Amino acid sequence: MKVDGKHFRSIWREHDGWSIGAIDQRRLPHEFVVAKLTSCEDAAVAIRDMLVRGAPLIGATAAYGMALAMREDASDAGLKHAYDTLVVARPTAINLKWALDEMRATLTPIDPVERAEAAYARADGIVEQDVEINRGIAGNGLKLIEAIAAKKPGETVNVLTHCNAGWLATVDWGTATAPIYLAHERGIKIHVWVDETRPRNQGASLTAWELGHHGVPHTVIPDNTGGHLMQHGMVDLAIVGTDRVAANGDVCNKIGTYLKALAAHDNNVPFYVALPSPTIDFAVHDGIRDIPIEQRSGVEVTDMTGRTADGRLETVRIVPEGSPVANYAFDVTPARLVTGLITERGVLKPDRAALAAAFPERIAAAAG
Ligand SMILES: CSC[C@@H](O)[C@@H](O)C(=O)COP(=O)(O)O
Repeated sequence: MKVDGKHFRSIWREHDGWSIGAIDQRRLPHEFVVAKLTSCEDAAVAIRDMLVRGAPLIGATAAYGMALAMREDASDAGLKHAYDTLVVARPTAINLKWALDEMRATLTPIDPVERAEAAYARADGIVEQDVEINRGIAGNGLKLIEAIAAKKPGETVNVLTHCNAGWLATVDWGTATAPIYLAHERGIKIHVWVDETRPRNQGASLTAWELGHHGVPHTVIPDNTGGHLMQHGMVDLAIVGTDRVAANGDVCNKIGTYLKALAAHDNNVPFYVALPSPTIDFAVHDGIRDIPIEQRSGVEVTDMTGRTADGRLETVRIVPEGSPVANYAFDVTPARLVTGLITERGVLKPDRAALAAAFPERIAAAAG
């Protein structure tokens, strides 16, 4: 997508052909800074410290992390070490393990002297596949937006989204934002309610930044506002991303998604989840019981960083010293609250049968 007229993806191979460039998302929206990753350890730290974040981008970064590792040590032990280092970088987004499994399956059978080149080729493939998948999601989600637009000619379609499932969270286009960008490009009048998404504020700092740079009308709202808007007919549909979808259609996404789904259900607002197929975990049969929920540092809750009027970045504490805090980073929305899953192969019912019918090759791989 474009930033100040220049085309950017969230991650790329640098001109030297081997090091990896990525946008440092911790600095947005205040500064646009590009980071260079030159080792497997750099990639692991970038994922762990959320320089990169968002399920598909975490997977893409891990894939390049494996490629960087193969330059250093392409032995079987080096391969295992790289896998083990990267797979624990963050616990909830299954795209991380998916990408690493893909890389390992490609690299294990080949001679170590060929592994570095093969690793870059496979990582490039994962990156390009993500962009293709998101184009598919864009087209399938567009039909939903068009159907709503057709029912209210001349009026604006209002979409609510949570967290950042935009191009910054993927390689390009985004998942939840892909249909929104396409609708905007096609001239459909669209407006996005952007949940701020405490505690890290990925909505306020990243989604708003993206939509603003792309010229998509949007309004940032405190996380507690969505229910009120839905009661007053101000939301036509919700589209969110996800970090892992269980085989039964349960959806794990940024903390607060579940509450939005409940409010949407109570107000008959369609609640869609946009996902690339690597986000489906066919090995997990009950999302609420079995998806591991990351717990992050309490500092994200107690402290807030922003730019002062005179341009300085300042961090302030907003919680009394000594008050305990809890910081669950994700929650699980039960499938019964999800209207549909927008995938690259169509909009699916959130259940085992529909997922299995659409992605039979993934079922076969999960079985063994
Ligand atoms: C297309 S990204 C989908 C999800 O990864 C996104 O909605 C989300 O919850 C991101 O969480 P984050 O903790 O910022 O990595």
